[in-house]
Amino acid sequence: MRQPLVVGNWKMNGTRTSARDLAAAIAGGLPANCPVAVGVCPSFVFIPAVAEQLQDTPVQVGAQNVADQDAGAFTGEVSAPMLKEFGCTLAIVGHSERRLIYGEGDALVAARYQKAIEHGICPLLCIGETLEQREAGETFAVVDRQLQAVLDVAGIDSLKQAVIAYEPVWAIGTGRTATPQQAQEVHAHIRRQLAAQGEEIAAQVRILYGGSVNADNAASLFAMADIDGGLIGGASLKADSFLSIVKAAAQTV
Ligand SMILES: O=C[C@H](O)COP(=O)(O)O
Repeated sequence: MRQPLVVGNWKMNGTRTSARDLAAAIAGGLPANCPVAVGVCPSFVFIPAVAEQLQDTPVQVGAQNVADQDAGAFTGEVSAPMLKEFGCTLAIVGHSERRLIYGEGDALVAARYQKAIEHGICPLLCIGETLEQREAGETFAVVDRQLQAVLDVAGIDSLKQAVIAYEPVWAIGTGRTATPQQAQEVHAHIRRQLAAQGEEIAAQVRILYGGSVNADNAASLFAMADIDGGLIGGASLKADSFLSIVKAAAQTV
């Protein structure tokens, strides 16, 4: 049984005060004994305030990226040891906005993932195809390549400490969600590919869906056999909608 996980990716939004308030509202609104694991990923600079707010709550704090190095002359980067010092237990790696806007390739994503693993931070590895790639029938080939690039570096066993997030680029921030069937088809494919390398790991790794998940469509997505929760962008910026999504995940348990 895989425990559902719902993570809010706040992207480059908010202020120190609004981030702290949102964290408090989420923690305060979770049902008692919530069966869903919950995390939030604020901007780096808000991590200390959010982590402080979430102390003694079950809500995990994550970063939106992590450096591929531990320390040194790497301007603009934040390392896994630094994140750990501020209580981060999660880090998104390979988000499509990093890949497409900032040119992060598979090798860099794999190195970032590897550093998170080395330091006991759970990487949320994002993979997913663009609209052009989907229309060219390349969806499976793209996610296979993105995933294998990481496994070649970190090994299949690293998935015991990691989470995969399938995020079709065409569904991110567009309001155009993948149908539950479209998402399930890719999630099942990912799990099948992993099973060829390690059946037990494939069965236990969580695969989240991300891309325009909201309070209205979450339940039908989370009802699919291989969707184990969500990585939520826009709808994670309002406590009510994020909590409704967490509730939808709880109903699958
Ligand atoms: O990391 C989250 C994804 O990019 C999804 O964003 P979205 O829910 O705003 O489409």
